[in-house]
Amino acid sequence: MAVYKTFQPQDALAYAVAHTSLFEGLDPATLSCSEIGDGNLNLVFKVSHPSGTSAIVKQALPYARCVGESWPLTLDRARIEAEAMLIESELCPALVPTIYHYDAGMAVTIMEDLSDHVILRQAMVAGEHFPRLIEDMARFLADTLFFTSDLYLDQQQKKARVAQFINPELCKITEDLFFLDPYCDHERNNVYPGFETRAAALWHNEALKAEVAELKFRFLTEAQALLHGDVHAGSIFVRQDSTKVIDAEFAYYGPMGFDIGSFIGNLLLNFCGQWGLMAAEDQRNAYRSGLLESIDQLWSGFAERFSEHLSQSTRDPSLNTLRWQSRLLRGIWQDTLGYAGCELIRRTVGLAHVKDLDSIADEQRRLQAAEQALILGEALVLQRHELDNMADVLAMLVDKVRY
Ligand SMILES: Nc1ncnc2c1ncn2[C@@H]1O[C@H](COP(=O)(O)OP(=O)(O)O)[C@@H](O)[C@H]1O
Ligand SMILES: CSC[C@H]1O[C@H](OP(=O)(O)O)[C@H](O)[C@@H]1O
Repeated sequence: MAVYKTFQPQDALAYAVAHTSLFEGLDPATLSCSEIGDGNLNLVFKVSHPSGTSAIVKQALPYARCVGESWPLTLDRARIEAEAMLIESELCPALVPTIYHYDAGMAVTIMEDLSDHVILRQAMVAGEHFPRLIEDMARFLADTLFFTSDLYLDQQQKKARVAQFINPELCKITEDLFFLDPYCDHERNNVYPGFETRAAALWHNEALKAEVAELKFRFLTEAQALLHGDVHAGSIFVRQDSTKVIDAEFAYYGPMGFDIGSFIGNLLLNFCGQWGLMAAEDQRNAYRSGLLESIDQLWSGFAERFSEHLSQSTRDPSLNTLRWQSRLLRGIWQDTLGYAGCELIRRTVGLAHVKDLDSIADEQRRLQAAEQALILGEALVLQRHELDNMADVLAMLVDKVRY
């Protein structure tokens, strides 16, 4: 195994030339490389040739990029990310970039360059629509969650997978940022000026904190399936005819509803943000209705496909009972709502914000959009046991949100 060294662009270029056949026959002097990362944790280099041949070299730093060396972080996250993406690409080859090479020692993965796609967050902030996105994400979620669980895997194999994806440091980030910080006066929080009193209300909402404790405990203990672990709008690349899920370094065995809820939470963050992003009211209302339809289709697409897998591919006969399977799906639904609520709350007052809210230029509108995100987040967490179906959720949403 190679000895780790943090790459400069010329190192990433040389590494890509040495470890893939992509640039064979090309004069290395005609290749270029720049660091293009904009995420919170890692370096991302793009190596390219004028002919159009290119690759992405992603390298983990021994610390969190967004904070610096004062926040050390395991390099093992690069192994976890590459191995999780390889499993995802076996299950959903069209929905994950091709991995050309990975090296746990150098904490490097070389993968397909998706520069012909755009990051979903950017596109949604601009109010763009992607016709394939929801069907593709329903498929990605149903297939990765079902086929990595005890419903499908042999019990020895599943336990080996749980061990392979023990990811304590990255899980700790989620445990803190999702379930701890927003509910206390934590120094990591990032609260908009003028929003302090509203944020402080979370710290004293005992009913909410009890429900968040329940969701956190499930995140800590429910090893249901191999989660991607960070399905936010910055982890999805889109094109009109294609969807690709990246950045699986938070992968671990956890509750299925966490991935589904994280994604729905991000659609709802955009829904709230549009209050201040899209000026024309008619256009905004139409776009927001489309987002609600998408959430509806996402859950029904997921539930339909997951149910098909349950009936056709459940291997353990003792798990093959309709009565229990419908209870399982009900539990995933309730978790989905709860984790969607947590995502809305943590992205509004916690450390890691989103452009859907932060980029609203008008301060009053930004605070109003943030308020909507908290109201929806709280309602989803608190009411997740009473909201029986998506019609109930959408009715609650329309009732609570400012149009
Ligand atoms: N396969 C890829 N193709 C093109 N650009 C990529 C690719 N992977 C990452 N990027 C770019 O790098 C950015 C950060 O990548 P990401 O995997 O989210 O890093 P981090 O782990 O630091 O969050 C993305 O927003 C995107 O701009
Ligand atoms: C200090 S990590 C904060 C936040 O960032 C991660 O996302 P990404 O690296 O894709 O930007 C993850 O959502 C973490 O919660």
